[in-house]
Amino acid sequence: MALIEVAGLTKSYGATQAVRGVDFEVEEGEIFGILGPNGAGKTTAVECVAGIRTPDAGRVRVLGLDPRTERAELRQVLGVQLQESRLPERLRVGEALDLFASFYRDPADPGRLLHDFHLESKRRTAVKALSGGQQQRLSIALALVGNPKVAILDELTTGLDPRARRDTWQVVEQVRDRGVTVVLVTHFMEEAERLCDRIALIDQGRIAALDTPAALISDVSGGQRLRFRSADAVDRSALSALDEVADVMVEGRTVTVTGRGDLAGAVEAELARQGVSTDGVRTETTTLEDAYLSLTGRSLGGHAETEGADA
Ligand SMILES: Nc1ncnc2c1ncn2[C@@H]1O[C@H](COP(=O)(O)OP(=O)(O)OP(=O)(O)O)[C@@H](O)[C@H]1O
Repeated sequence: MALIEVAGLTKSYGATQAVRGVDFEVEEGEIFGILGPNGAGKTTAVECVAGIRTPDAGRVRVLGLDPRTERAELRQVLGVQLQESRLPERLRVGEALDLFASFYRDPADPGRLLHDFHLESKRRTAVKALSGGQQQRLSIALALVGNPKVAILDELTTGLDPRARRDTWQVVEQVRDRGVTVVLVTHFMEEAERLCDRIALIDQGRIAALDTPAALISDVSGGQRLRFRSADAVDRSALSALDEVADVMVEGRTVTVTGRGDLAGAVEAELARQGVSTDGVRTETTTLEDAYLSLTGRSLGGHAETEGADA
């Protein structure tokens, strides 16, 4: 069942067309990723879903509710953790959870959330004194305090170091395991690949592709990439003719082969038949970055970012 339905969503800021006719549906129980570089229109799209912005055109429904006209009802079923959500700095962690819980008809137990998000010892700590990873865990806990059916998490690991980022990924998986449907906005391809059941690749306000991570990678790049060096002449057309092979590139002595299935087995057998010796056939992993580049001609960028606070 689709919990979120978005059709023909369009939103401009003056002359900037941030979202240009976006369609997607989010199914119950999945982690749905919206992946694209900075400025692609991700935040604008989810802010329209959350009823924070009014679309210029298009239809949005969240559990059947129209975010424009049924915002109060929507708040009871949708948890939102948006970029740069600022809390008063002197507010303590426990107070923040109690305050947010008071907004909801059927809130979660704040003590239980503190326990689940490893913040019990920080109950009396001011929000401003938390590390980056702790602040992110608190912001996810606050998005869940209303016991929502759907949670929108926007760029939740930006600014975290790799360890804090991995810890946060575990938390997101726990959220899904509680039965909450998650919309995850990110520009980190590792994050999307690791967490998401399906991903919309967004480029300049449009969806370039929407599928499972495995299908996106396999459809676009052929799925697997092998590389070897050889001083012998390779019969390229015989390699290309193999069922498993999608493409063969030869640059000097380096040969790169993309394809599917038992690609390594098929290529090594063919090289043996040709009597070609190599320095060893290496399998390289193709990624969502390859898929994004091949679809849009642009890089996702940002995946080397490691600055920021500790966990
Ligand atoms: N309030 C605003 N006023 C004017 N332009 C805006 C506003 N918010 C976003 N934009 C522009 O709309 C485009 C899409 O921005 P948006 O924030 O939705 O993208 P994004 O993919 O979420 O990127 P980021 O991760 O950097 O937030 C960008 O060109 C941005 O500069």
